[in-house]
Amino acid sequence: MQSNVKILKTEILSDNWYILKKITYEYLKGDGKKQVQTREAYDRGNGATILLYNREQKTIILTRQFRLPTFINGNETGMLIEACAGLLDKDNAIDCIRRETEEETGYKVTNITKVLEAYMSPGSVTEMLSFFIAEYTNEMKITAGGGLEHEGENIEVLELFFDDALRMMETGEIKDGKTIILLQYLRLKNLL
Ligand SMILES: Nc1nc2c(ncn2[C@@H]2O[C@H](COP(=O)(O)OP(=O)(O)O[C@H]3O[C@H](CO)[C@@H](O)[C@H](O)[C@@H]3O)[C@@H](O)[C@H]2O)c(=O)[nH]1
Ligand SMILES: [Mg+2]
Repeated sequence: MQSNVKILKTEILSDNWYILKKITYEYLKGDGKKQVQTREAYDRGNGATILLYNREQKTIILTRQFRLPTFINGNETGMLIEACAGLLDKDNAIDCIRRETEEETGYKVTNITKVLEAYMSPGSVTEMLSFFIAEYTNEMKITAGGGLEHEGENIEVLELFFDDALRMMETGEIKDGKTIILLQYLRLKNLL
C-alpha cells in the first residue's frame, strides 16, 4: 500500500537513554491537499509481556516495582503491579520473554503462547508490545526472581488468585494497561 507520508526531517532531541525524535513530515490528506506536520516520538524499541497462570490453583504471577513516570503522575508510592515485561534486545520476542520471566519472576516456563500485539501509546511512543501467556507450576520456580541487580531492578514477585486480581482491576489497585489486557484475555478465553 502506498504511504501518504513523506518524512522531510528527523532531529534527535535526546539520545540520553532511549531516543526522542522530532520528525517533520508531509501528509497527504483525504481531500488531496498536502499538510506539513511536526511530531515528537519516543523510541525505546519494542517490548514483550507475559502472564503466568496456574489452572489448578486458579492463580497468576505478577510483579511489583517502582515506576518513576507513575510517581510523577498521581501514583503516590510509585509502586506498580504489572505482568512481567521487558524490552526486546536483539533476540526474538519469545526468547526475550522466556529470559525476562526467569530473571523477574524466577519461573522457568516451557510452553509460551503469543496472544496479540499492540501499540500501547501510539501518539507518542513507537513501541509495539507482544503479549504472551504461559501456564506455570510450583516446580517451575527455580530462583527467587527479582530482576537484575546490576540494572538496579528491585522487583517483588506476587502470586495472586485470579479472582482477586480481577477485583483489584476494579478497585484501581491494578492500573497497568498491559496487565489489564492480559487479565481480560484470560477471562475472555475462559482459561482460568
Ligand atoms: N539508567 C537508566 N535506566 C533505565 C532508564 N529507563 C529504563 N531503565 C532501566 O532499563 C531496564 C529495562 O528493563 P526491562 O525489564 O527490559 O524493561 P521494563 O522497564 O520492564 O519495560 C517493560 O515494561 C514497560 C512498562 O510497561 C514497557 O513499556 C516495556 O515495553 C517493557 O515491556 C530497567 O532496569 C530500567 O530501570 C533510564 O532512563 N535510565
Ligand atoms: Mg521488566
